[in-house]
Order: sequence, then C-alpha cells, then structure tokens
Amino acid sequence: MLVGAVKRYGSGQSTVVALDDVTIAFPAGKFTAVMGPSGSGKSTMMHCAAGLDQLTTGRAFVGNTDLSTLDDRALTMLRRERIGFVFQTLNLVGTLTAEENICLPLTLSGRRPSDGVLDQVVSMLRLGDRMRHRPAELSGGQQQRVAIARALVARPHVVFADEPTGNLDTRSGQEILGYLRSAVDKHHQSIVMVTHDPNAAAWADHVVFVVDGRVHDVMDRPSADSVLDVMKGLGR
Ligand SMILES: Nc1ncnc2c1ncn2[C@@H]1O[C@H](COP(=O)(O)OP(=O)(O)OP(=O)(O)O)[C@@H](O)[C@H]1O
Repeated sequence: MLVGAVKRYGSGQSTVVALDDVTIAFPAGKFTAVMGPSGSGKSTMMHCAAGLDQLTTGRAFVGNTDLSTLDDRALTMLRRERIGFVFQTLNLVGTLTAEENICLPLTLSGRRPSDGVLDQVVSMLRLGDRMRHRPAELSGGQQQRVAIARALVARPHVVFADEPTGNLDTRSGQEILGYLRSAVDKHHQSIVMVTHDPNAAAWADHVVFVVDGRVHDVMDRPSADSVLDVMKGLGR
C-alpha cells in the first residue's frame, strides 16, 4: 500500500516526478493489474511498493509494516520472506541450474519448498526437463518461466510481476495468468502485475490505471473490452 507516495528522480530542471502523490491499496488476497502509458510510473510504483526503491516522500506498507521504519537488513528479510518478484530483467543467476535458481529465495532463508509445491509449479510451467540447465542454455520464454517459478515456489504473501507474460507465446501466457489467478483463489496470495495487455488485465480482480505518475482510475471486474476502452480514452 502506498500513502501520499511521491518519487522524484534527479534534481533542478531535470527533475522527473515519477509518482505524484499516489495513495493506493493492493488488497490482500486479490489480483491487481497496473496499466498505463509508457513512462507513466508503473514500474516505479511497483518498485516502491515492494521496497526495492525508496520514496522521496510518503509511505509504503507491506501488510502493517511501514517500510521506512526498516533498516537494510530488515528490509531484505521482509522481501525474502514475504514477497516474490518477476521482473523484466530476470535476475537469474548464470552459474546456477534452473532448479537452484527456483529454490534460491528459499535456500537463502534456510528453507526448502513445501511438499509437492516445487513439482506442481515446475510441471505447470513445463520446466520438468529443463531443471538441470543453466539460464544460458534456456530460451527467453523458458527463462521467464523459471523466474515465475522462483517467485511462486516460496508461496509469498505478495507477488509483484512486471509484464510476466511479455516474452511468452499465447498458450504459455494464458497458463501463467491462470496459475497467478489460482495462487490468489486457492492460496490467498496477492498479485500485483504490470501489463500492457488488456487480455492479461482481464484475469485480475481490478485494474489500476496510472497516468503521469497519478492514479487515473480503478476498474473492478475488468473485461478485455472495458480495459481497452479506458486505454483508448487515454489516447495512447
Ligand atoms: N532511475 C531513474 N532515473 C531517472 N528517471 C527515471 C528513473 N527511472 C524511471 N525514471 C523516469 O520516471 C518515469 C516513470 O518511469 P517508469 O519506468 O516507472 O514508467 P513505466 O510506466 O513503468 O514505463 P514502461 O511502461 O515504459 O515500462 C519516466 O519518465 C522515466 O523516464
């Protein structure tokens, strides 16, 4: 959740206001899509909400925890224990196999995947025969699926995903959206997903439209058509 969130980059004449007084809740156990024109502040909003970047002013909460009250170590722990990430820069570790990458957040906090969860995630993402490969030996889409498996396998409270289906064919994209949906419906995880695709946004419970660093609109129970209409109205 962001309260009165402002994020400025740079100073003086070259200042960019990426978030301009944003207050928005990402409700627990819900699937939120974030849409808006290029450069409108979507990634900045996610990074600040996930504690990967600091606000200039305002507050960011994960659950009841005010991120500004945490030191670096506590922030790292919170991210590791409670948050999963799927970002465009996949951050897979080149020297580790797919399986080691997927389990890395758990390994770092001294845990192991719960029974069956690893198998379930790996088979859903059709990575079963790729688990011993390193990232360089995988296609772009397979790397994307490894990053998604890594975000899901620890069953974090919140998953932040930036264009998670961006590099995927339609079938794999639909499967991943279905799995994100079931993570919400079956396991009460919260998903916050940036997307440019109205069909992907239609899987969410609601869509937050961001324009020029502000929340322009929030739509409940979106359909691909209703999302497209709003996007057209934004003229982009
Ligand atoms: N590290 C940075 N330094 C300076 N300006 C930045 C930085 N990161 C983002 N910006 C600027 O902040 C604004 C918002 O960027 P952001 O990446 O959040 O937009 P976005 O909606 O995610 O865009 P896209 O859909 O193209 O990924 C843009 O004007 C961008 O140029």
